[in-house]
Amino acid sequence: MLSALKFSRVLARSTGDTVTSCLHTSSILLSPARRKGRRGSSKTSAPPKNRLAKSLKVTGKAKRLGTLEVAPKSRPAFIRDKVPHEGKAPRERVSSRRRGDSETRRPDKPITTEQKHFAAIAHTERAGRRAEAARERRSVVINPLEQEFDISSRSSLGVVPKYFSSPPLLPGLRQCLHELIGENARPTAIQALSLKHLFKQRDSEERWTECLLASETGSGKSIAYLLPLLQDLKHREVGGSRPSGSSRRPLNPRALILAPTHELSRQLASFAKKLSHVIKLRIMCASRANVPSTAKERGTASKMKKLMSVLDNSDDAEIIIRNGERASHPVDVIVGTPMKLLELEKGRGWNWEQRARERALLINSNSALEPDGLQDASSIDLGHKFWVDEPEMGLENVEWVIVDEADILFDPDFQESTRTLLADIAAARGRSVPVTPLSTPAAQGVHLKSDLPQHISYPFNFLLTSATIPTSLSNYLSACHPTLTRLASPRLHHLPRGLRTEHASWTGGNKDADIERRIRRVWAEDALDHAKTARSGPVSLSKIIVFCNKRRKVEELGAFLDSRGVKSVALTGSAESRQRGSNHHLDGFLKRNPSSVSVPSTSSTTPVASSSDPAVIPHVLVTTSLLSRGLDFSPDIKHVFIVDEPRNMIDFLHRAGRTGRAGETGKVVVFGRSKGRGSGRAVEMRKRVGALSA
Ligand SMILES: Nc1ncnc2c1ncn2[C@@H]1O[C@H](COP(=O)(O)OP(=O)(O)OP(=O)(O)O)[C@@H](O)[C@H]1O
Repeated sequence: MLSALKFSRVLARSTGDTVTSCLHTSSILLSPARRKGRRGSSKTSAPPKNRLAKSLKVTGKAKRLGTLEVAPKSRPAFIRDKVPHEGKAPRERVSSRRRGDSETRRPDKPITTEQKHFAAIAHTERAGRRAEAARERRSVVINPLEQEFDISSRSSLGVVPKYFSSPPLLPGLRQCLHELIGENARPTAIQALSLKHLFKQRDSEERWTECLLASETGSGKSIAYLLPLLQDLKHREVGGSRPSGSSRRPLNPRALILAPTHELSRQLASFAKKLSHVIKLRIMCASRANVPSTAKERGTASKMKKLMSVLDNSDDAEIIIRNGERASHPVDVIVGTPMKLLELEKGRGWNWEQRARERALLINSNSALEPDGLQDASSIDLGHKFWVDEPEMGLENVEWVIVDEADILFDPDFQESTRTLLADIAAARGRSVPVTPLSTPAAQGVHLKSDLPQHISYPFNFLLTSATIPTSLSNYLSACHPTLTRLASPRLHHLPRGLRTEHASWTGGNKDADIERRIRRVWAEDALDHAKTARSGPVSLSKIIVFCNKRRKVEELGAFLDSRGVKSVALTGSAESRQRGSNHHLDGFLKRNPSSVSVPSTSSTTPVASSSDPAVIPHVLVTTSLLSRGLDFSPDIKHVFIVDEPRNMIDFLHRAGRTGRAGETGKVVVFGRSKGRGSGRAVEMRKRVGALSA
């Protein structure tokens, strides 16, 4: 305001006008206290009586250009003689009441009855509006999840088995289970529900099970679906009802497990192997390597062939189909991403030409080569021919399909592949199921009833698992699988009980440095705990997962931490380490089962438990939501940092759920602004997180 006054004065000087035009403004600036004593002083010749007016006093050269007039303070003309402004009582009365000297401070003009009447009406109206707003605020129960989750799916447990012995598990399966989770382990809520509902003997192949298993992160959903699956496969094998489909392809699995990333596929396959090594079922991972399933980097057929043979010979390649070898490979369960499984079924490269055409069409339309957008994808000359490998997997024998992380595999990015694969399995087993493409709203994650295909009935057991049931998934299941059983744990859509949350504020300086400080604080606490418990040996420092939203941020933070002596693994979707198709880059972070813990070795590059120098051995994993799904991290990981606000609370639950698993404790640190711009978002986030912890 002061600058406005100065500006007016400058303007007055330059134009030779008076500065009267700005004086009403100056009157607004003056506080009631300063107005005191000047009431009624309307003489234009009177000297200015306040600092502001003094500063406006015309002196020297300016004096010749204009005069200074200080507006009367007691009666600013623009409000006083009119009907009071909506809801405001006459000013004089309010201010004199505030001063407590209503006797001495009478308004210059008495307030008319009409003014009082309007003021009273306005006051009543305003009070009514305020009360209404307060009522509304009270009635809106903050449910941060209602937009994203279908919370109606939660169900009470009822009477469920308390031990893994009822119904009886195969002795070999029970033995492996004990090896993995201990002899005294009891079923978690979702496992108890699985024991109750999924162990029923199948009387006929026409009655396939359709079920959704939903429970909070780290609550043992893998065991909940693996036990009924493995037990049924073994029973049928022993009972002689193992299917013998007509496929002459090398791989004829009886069950498929679908997962969204190759890291999760590998972990699940490895876990399933450990659970079935006594009952001798053959489990494979289809995640040969994370080579993009696009034609972008592909060249000629020979180049692709070479690439495949390199991958096939890598240590981790679990499906080994060397050049020319097409022998049958006995397998019971194959685990993989829908894209990899489709490649096995249809042949590697089956959709590369189509994708290349779509890409070319997009580029053409962006560069306005075809402004009317009528170009036909099939007419585009791609410049070279595409090569499609022989199909490797037959689907006739598939009796079980598990869709792990179902919410993501039925979301817009994955659903086309997922539904195509499911339809192909159904077709191979003699039932045609249309894969209706979903239109635009579904592509945004909202399935409209009209978009959804009719009731689908697959000719195999169909299990879905998820830690979250978004409304889009719930709508899809209601429309297409109305008879599907939904089993949900009571704590679905909540953070695990052992998980504490903390909100950390940015200092306003370098955010990377803030994160580093926080990491060091965690380690300082570890050292303190170590000292308190008077343990001998080196301090065991916590491992920490840091979630960011963008690839660039991951790389930048990883580089910063490395430069500060905090060795980290920075992992994004396109990271080179992922291309190798193994999980070695995550060794030291992923859960290791007792049998697989490596012996410390000086020559090994693999992190070992005994080493705790964070400048040498990565103790920090920086990544995006890519690794927030399903991976079972080591119980050493007690801290998750959420650096960027997640896309939604579903994302938050999955990120946070990488710690505090299987009843362990853990802490999630959510970074945000506590002051200034952006602090409102942090407050909102805090409320939402609070609701998840309830
Ligand atoms: N009944 C049990 N008792 C003790 N530990 C268990 C039990 N069931 C599973 N676990 C352990 O809990 C951990 C988490 O299991 P799992 O990965 O299956 O969880 P999840 O529910 O699938 O998690 P997410 O939603 O993140 O995928 C595993 O290490 C597993 O060995």
